[in-house]
Amino acid sequence: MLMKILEKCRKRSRLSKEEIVYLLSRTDKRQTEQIFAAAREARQSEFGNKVFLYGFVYFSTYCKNDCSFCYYRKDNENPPRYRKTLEEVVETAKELRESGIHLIDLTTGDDPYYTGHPKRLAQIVKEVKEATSLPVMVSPGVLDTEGLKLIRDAGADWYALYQETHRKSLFELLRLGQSYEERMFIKAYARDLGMLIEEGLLTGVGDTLDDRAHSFGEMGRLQASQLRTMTFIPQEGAPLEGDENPPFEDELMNIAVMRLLFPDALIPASLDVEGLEGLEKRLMAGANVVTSIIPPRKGYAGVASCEHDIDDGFRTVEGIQETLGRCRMEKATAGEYEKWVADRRKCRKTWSSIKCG
Ligand SMILES: C[S@@+](CC[C@H](N)C(=O)[O-])C[C@H]1O[C@@H](n2cnc3c(N)ncnc32)[C@H](O)[C@@H]1O
Ligand SMILES: C[C@H](CCN)[C@@H](N)C(=O)O
Ligand code: SF4
Repeated sequence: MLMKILEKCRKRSRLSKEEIVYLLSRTDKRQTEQIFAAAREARQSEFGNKVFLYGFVYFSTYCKNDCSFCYYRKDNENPPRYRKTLEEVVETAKELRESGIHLIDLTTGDDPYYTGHPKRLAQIVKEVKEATSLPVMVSPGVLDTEGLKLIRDAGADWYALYQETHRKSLFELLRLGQSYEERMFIKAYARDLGMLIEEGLLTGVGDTLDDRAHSFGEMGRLQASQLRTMTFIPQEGAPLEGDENPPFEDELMNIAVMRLLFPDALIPASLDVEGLEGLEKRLMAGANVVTSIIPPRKGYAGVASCEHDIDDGFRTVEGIQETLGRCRMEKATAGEYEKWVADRRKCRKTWSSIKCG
């Protein structure tokens, strides 16, 4: 059965949800390796051995929400709360550009200082864009339609807003008090404004195989251009604090199956889950973007891993080179990434590959 499904993937034929669930449910090492190898082959056919690198600038850690999985939830007194100045953000973006990254990811908590005053956010986007001439992703939480227009006109190429799950009952246990529909609407609105969308799934939070397969269908229907998945990391001071770390295997399988379903998508290997140690297995599962590259000793935090590997400089372009080499991958040129973004923004083609779910 597995070889039949992988052959269908090779031919870019449609998979049924049952076939997707079958892939996700494989645990036998030989079978999972066959799935990962097929995912690498699909990636190779679209991107060769090139990988894209994203600098991560978490410039405000204030948040008005109380997501049950998040360290930065408003009721948690543990996290460092800071707002970096415009000058600090621009300086950091320039330093990241010098280090060789392809995109600047400007992220905040859902901070009313910005979401309630989107001109402030647009100013940061504009100045980072002018200072670096790089593509910019913005992950500020939910913006209103006027706020989205402002950041798009200021030069934002991407809007990242993760649903975590497309099972509404689970969403309500994760994003407490937040609207499932609003979060989905505003992503589609940003897409129709001409921005690229990153959608994201949390795994290890009670999501079933069927939930994950259902989400892949929703991601395709949303026409998200970057599809991410991260394993839930229990946080000090947040619900589920005492939980064991869920296994990372589900995240790896999500990466591989998303690659098979969407060979031409950008799929992150986030340094934010396990730090540098987790990079190789995520690339070997079919990821092609290394995200959460953070300049050391500047007081910037990660999200799922607030400090891990940051001040040691392991989450830098230089720090990941040896791992890229082991995976026989290499950094794309700036032009290759910019061309990919421009082509996708222009055509925003619905997925050339398998329709699923
Ligand atoms: C992009 S960051 C902050 C942006 C913005 N505040 C928001 O919530 O959209 C938020 C994302 O990080 C991920 N995340 C947060 N806490 C996490 C944790 N403990 N483990 C794994 N992923 C986590 C979730 O996918 C969440 O959507
Ligand atoms: C979750 C963050 C991204 C937000 N757009 C970042 N820590 C990452 O893993 O790439
Ligand atoms: S995930 Fe975002 S919105 Fe939710 S608590 Fe964390 S920072 Fe706030």
